[in-house]
Amino acid sequence: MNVAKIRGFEKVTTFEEINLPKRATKAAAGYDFEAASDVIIPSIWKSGIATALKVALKKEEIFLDEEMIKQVKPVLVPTGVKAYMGEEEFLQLCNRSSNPLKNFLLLGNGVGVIDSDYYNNENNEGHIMFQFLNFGLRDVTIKKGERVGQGIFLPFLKADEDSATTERQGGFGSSGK
Ligand SMILES: O=c1ccn([C@H]2C[C@H](O)[C@@H](COP(=O)(O)OP(=O)(O)OP(=O)(O)O)O2)c(=O)[nH]1
Ligand SMILES: [Mg+2]
Repeated sequence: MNVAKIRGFEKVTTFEEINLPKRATKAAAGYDFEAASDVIIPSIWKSGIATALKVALKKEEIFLDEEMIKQVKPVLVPTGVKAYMGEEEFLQLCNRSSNPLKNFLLLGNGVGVIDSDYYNNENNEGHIMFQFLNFGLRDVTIKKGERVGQGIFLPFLKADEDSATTERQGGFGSSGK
């Protein structure tokens, strides 16, 4: 008998051998996501910005080129997972509590918001990724299969005056500037 699918996780078709997120304990709010591949998160202090700041502190002239500035962008860690949910629900991506303490890893956007219309979007199938900044002094390597973060299904409320009717056209940043 087909049970109606209300919310859950599926593997993104272009990935193999992905463990779908699961809760670590019966009372856990978050579904733990694993990295779908090995990813190196470079230390932000190795970036051109840090060099520029060091030089600037010596009161020498420094020109911040685009390459230097780009190096401080968060690194996307793929999960190979997509999530489906109700139209008035979202999946909130949160860091693992141990990441800042043990790995110096912060989510670049603080908290990720996975909208229900991200699922199976034509741009990336709704592939969920965690964006990490490494504020430690050494690069951090996340290994495939390592738990990187968690997702919590939540309802969201709408305001009385709400005229949002635009259909999503893609993934990250697709809602424009
Ligand atoms: O940490 C994140 C944040 C978002 N997303 C995915 C799910 C989300 O539905 C989609 C779009 O994210 P967001 O809504 O933040 O982007 P946007 O609204 O299209 O752009 P912006 O928020 O920058 O206006 O990207 C992730 O996979 N990881
Ligand atoms: Mg958005």
